[in-house]
Amino acid sequence: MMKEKSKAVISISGLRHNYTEGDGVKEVLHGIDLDFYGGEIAIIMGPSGSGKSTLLKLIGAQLTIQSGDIVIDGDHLSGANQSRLREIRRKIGFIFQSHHLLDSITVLQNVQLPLAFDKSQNSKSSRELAYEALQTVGIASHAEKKPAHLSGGQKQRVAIARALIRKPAIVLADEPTASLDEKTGREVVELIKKMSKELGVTVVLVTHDNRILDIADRIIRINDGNLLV
Ligand SMILES: Nc1ncnc2c1ncn2[C@@H]1O[C@H](COP(=O)(O)OP(=O)(O)OP(=O)(O)O)[C@@H](O)[C@H]1O
Repeated sequence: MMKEKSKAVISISGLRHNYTEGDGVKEVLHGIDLDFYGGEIAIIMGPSGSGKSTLLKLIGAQLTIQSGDIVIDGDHLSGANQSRLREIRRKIGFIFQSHHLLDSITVLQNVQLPLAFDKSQNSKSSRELAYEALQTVGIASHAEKKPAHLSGGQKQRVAIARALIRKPAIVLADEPTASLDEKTGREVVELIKKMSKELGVTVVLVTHDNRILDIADRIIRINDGNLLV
């Protein structure tokens, strides 16, 4: 008998996506059906150009759904208006390859950013939360520095702290180890795994990096816009 699965936190059905190129239209996702469950770490692998980033952007409500649907925690992305999409995005933490930290403000302020429009926080409480998040990822001693003065691994830890500050149910990570050496990359994914398991966060991680596959509960392979099963 199949083990009973926990509830799907992300449910993708019949998802297709086209890009317009010159005069033509190119379909890059050809009808994806896929569920992600509470607290799991799923790694999406596939060759360059297979549609991984497009899929992640659609899940993160950063691209408009053209055909099919994605349901995030009960909310349908297809047909959702802008304010609904903003609310859905707030349930999601993002970790990018190039960490997207702002160099003009401190590490602590970068981690505070996702709380900027959160009416339940004031500047003192948001500073405290950001400081706690930096402690959790082990770099609170760098709180007042500018990101440019940190190593690649430390910057990625800041990005993890920032992704988790709103206690999201879902974290989407696009090539989080791409700019890191092997040892630092390993530390970063171990940290992502620890956070996921401690906080029950569903992590969807896109990578080319075979060395980190062991942290996954499930590996999903995509080729030329189709899932391989
Ligand atoms: N904005 C865009 N306009 C036109 N075509 C695009 C656009 N973004 C991506 N594509 C094309 O869609 C396909 C899928 O791209 P995508 O970035 O999703 O792949 P990927 O698997 O993430 O690749 P990589 O591993 O190289 O990042 C590719 O053929 C790419 O050239």
